Amino acid sequence: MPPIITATDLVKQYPGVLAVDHIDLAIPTGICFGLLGPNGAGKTTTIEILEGIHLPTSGTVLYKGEPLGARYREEVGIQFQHTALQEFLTVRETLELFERLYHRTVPIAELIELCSLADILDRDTRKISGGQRQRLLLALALINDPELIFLDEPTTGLDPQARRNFWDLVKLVKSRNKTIVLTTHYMEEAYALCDEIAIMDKGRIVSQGTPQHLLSEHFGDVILQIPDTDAAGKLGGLGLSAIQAGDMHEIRTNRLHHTLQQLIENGVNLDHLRIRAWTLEDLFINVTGKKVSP
Ligand SMILES: Nc1ncnc2c1ncn2[C@@H]1O[C@H](COP(=O)(O)OP(=O)(O)OP(=O)(O)O)[C@@H](O)[C@H]1O
Repeated sequence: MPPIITATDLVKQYPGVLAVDHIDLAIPTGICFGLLGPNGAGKTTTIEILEGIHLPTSGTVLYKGEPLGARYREEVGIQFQHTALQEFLTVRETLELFERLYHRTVPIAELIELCSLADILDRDTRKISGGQRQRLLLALALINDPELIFLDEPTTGLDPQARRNFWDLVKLVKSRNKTIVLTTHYMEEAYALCDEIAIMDKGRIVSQGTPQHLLSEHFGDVILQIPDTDAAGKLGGLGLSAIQAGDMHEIRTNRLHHTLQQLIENGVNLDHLRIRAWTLEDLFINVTGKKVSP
């Protein structure tokens, strides 16, 4: 698929801060692309340049091969992190207000169904829950039937159930052949939704690819977890790469068969053995040296 949006040699210099440091991106049509990174990495600045809200200091952004212009504004949808909803309006009135901003729109009834808003249509937007608010904000971002949708930390502050419901909604939107660009602090969310991710740190992209590819590229081994009591002092002297993590011993190995044999021969109880897969959170820490912030 050709890229729907490309950024070439993008730079954003603020006084004393190089927020975006010569980055290149080409986001293929129809995928969900995740931009991840620690606080201050430059994600919001990059996204806002791609959205056409800010101009870069240098570099170019092209949408379907053309500079961002009137066509882009008609074809892009943005779910802002902190959209100020007009006070004293109901959910229905808010949808109608946004509908009037575009030439081409999706029938509101379709968005109400897609985003499960039917039960709260007549409610004041100040009196809806966090999950309902995010669904409304997504409906507003979809009102012009955009081809490219930006979601900036769409599930921050939602409880786990509301977050999962929102993921289902994003998958539904994606299945309609839309391209989604997402920022998130939740690695689980990136793994669940993104076909491709880029991890930013200090204004640069430090890792990019499909989650699966990045995990196998960075981690060729697996982690065995054995409860402390089951290992009971038998691991020392085996020459294994073992660390104590809470009440577990974690052993990294790329020779699983051999390591298991070694443990059995040395009388380690494997009844409660678990094999832990590497996660995007491990990758994030590995490439940025920082913990994922909540
Ligand atoms: N308008 C501005 N003026 C000056 N510096 C800015 C401005 N906006 C952002 N910065 C700085 O640019 C750097 C990147 O900020 P940005 O908000 O893009 O990071 P981020 O990755 O989105 O962080 P977070 O996850 O905390 O939202 C930071 O050092 C920030 O302080």
